[in-house]
Formats: sequence, structure tokens, C-alpha cells
Amino acid sequence: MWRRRLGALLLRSPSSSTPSSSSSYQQHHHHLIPTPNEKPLALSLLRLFASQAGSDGGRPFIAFILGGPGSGKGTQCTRIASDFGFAHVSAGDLLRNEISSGTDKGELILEIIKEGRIVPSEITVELIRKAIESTTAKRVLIDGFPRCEENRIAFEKITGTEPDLVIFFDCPEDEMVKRLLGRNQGRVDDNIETIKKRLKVFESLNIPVVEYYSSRGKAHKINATGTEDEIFEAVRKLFSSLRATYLEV
Ligand SMILES: Nc1ncnc2c1ncn2[C@@H]1O[C@H](COP(=O)(O)OP(=O)(O)OP(=O)(O)O)[C@@H](O)[C@H]1O
Ligand SMILES: O=c1ccn([C@@H]2O[C@H](COP(=O)(O)O)[C@@H](O)[C@H]2O)c(=O)[nH]1
Ligand SMILES: [Mg+2]
Repeated sequence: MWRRRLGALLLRSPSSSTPSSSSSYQQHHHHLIPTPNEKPLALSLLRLFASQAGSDGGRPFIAFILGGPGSGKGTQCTRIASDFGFAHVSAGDLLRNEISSGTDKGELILEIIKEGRIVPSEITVELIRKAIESTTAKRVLIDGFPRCEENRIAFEKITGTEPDLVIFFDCPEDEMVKRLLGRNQGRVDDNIETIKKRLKVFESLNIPVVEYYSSRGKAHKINATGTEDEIFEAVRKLFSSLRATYLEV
């Protein structure tokens, strides 16, 4: 159902990426010196990502990575981070770290995650804000956030900024369920009862966020079926199309 709704929207796939007049894509063109482990082929893309951030480089380029539970966000983020020099900030991992710290806040988070619900924005945004502030990376992937409109609005209010790019991994529910049940990482929410709840929350609260960014011309859809390699190839194509469209080389 949600896939049909999104299909009707102007989510951009690599072949249809065009700049939006209201976006900040055409602004700011300053360049980065590559670090030694940045691959030469990715160099002009790195310049692109540098050019989208704050005008004085005061904050990194920020990409929100969205998609349903098990759509492969974490898997693809690891590869994007490695090939394109992004820091990978997983909202779920930040919350799970908080649980491990054994505080009252951690106990609250654990109860919410077990039920597949969304942790209060002030907790998550604060963790993400600190993670962004403490990184020296020029480009950051925020994996699995915002989860709902309230999250999104709280992020904008607290950080005073918006993402430069949003990638949405589009995967059918049955495939997501299959992947989650096979993940085997001992997560308290990888059981069929919680997965069903997470899918409901995804449809009712997360999809509206994707629709919001779509209406702002910032969301790019990637088909998240197929092998990890095939999906990463689509990510590469998306980045190339962004370069072709927006970058002066
Ligand atoms: N293209 C793929 N084909 C098959 N399995 C995959 C694919 N991509 C990822 N997986 C596997 O599916 C499981 C879920 O992937 P991943 O953890 O990346 O998803 P996620 O979107 O981050 O999920 P969550 O929202 O629950 O954190 C993992 O076990 C991963 O190894
Ligand atoms: O911004 C967020 C991110 C996550 N949660 C909660 O954590 C679990 C697991 O998140 P993953 O991204 O799948 O690792 C999620 O189901 C939520 O309960 C959150 O509340 N807010
Ligand atoms: Mg994940």
C-alpha cells in the first residue's frame, strides 16, 4: 500500500534526477583536499558533497538514509562510508549504546525498542547532534532517522539545519521480514511480533517523512531488492547522476 503511495510521488531515481529551484544544490562551491584513503574515482563526488554543506564548511554534508526495517540501510551505509568517505551515524546503534550504559534512560529506550515504538525525539536528536558535533568527517550518513514528522521537526529545531540529501531504500515487506528473521544478531526487536509492529510504525509514521522530503525535491529512491552489490551499484549511479547534474567539473 505505502509503496503505491510513494510510487505516485516525485521520488527521484538516478535516471530522473534534476535540480530543484528551491533546493540549495546550486549554492556554494568550495573544495576539499582528499585524505589519503579516499579513492581517486570518488574525488569529484567528494567535491560535490563538500559543496552542499554550510557555506563556510561549518557543518558537514548530511545525508539521511531511510527505508523500512531490514531494507538494508545499515549494510549499504557501511559501503557508502567506506567508498565515499562518510561517517556513519546509526540512530538505532546510538540508542542501543545508551541501553548498554545501564542508565534509567537506557531502560526506557529498551522498553520502547522491544515494542517497535519510537523513542522520544529529545533523546534521539541529542544523541545525533552530539555524534555530528564530535565527528571530524566532512560528510555524515544519518542511518534510520528521522522516524516520524515529530523527529524531523525536532532535528531541524535543535540543530538549526536540514539534510542535504535523503536516500530512501525501497524494499517489499516480505523481503524485509525475511531478512530480519535471518539477521541473527541477537536484537531484541528481530522477532515476528515486534517486526509486525515496526512495519506498521514504518508505514504510518516514517513514510510521511519520505513524502515530505520528496515534496521538497530532496528524496532519492533506490530499489533495495537484489544482491547487496546490485543495490550498491544503484547507489553509485545515484551519486554519479548527482555529480552530472549539479557539479561544475
Ligand atoms: N541485498 C540484500 N540481500 C539479502 N540480505 C541482505 C541484503 N542487504 C542486507 N541484507 C541482510 O539483511 C539484514 C538486514 O540488513 P540491515 O541490517 O542492513 O537492514 P536495516 O535497514 O539497517 O535494518 P534495521 O532497520 O532493522 O536496522 C542483515 O542480516 C543483512 O545482512
Ligand atoms: O531514530 C530512531 C531510530 C531507532 N529507533 C528505535 O530503535 C529501533 C531500531 O532501530 P534501527 O534503525 O532498526 O536499528 C526502532 O525500531 C525504534 O524502536 C527510534 O526510536 N528512533
Ligand atoms: Mg540498521
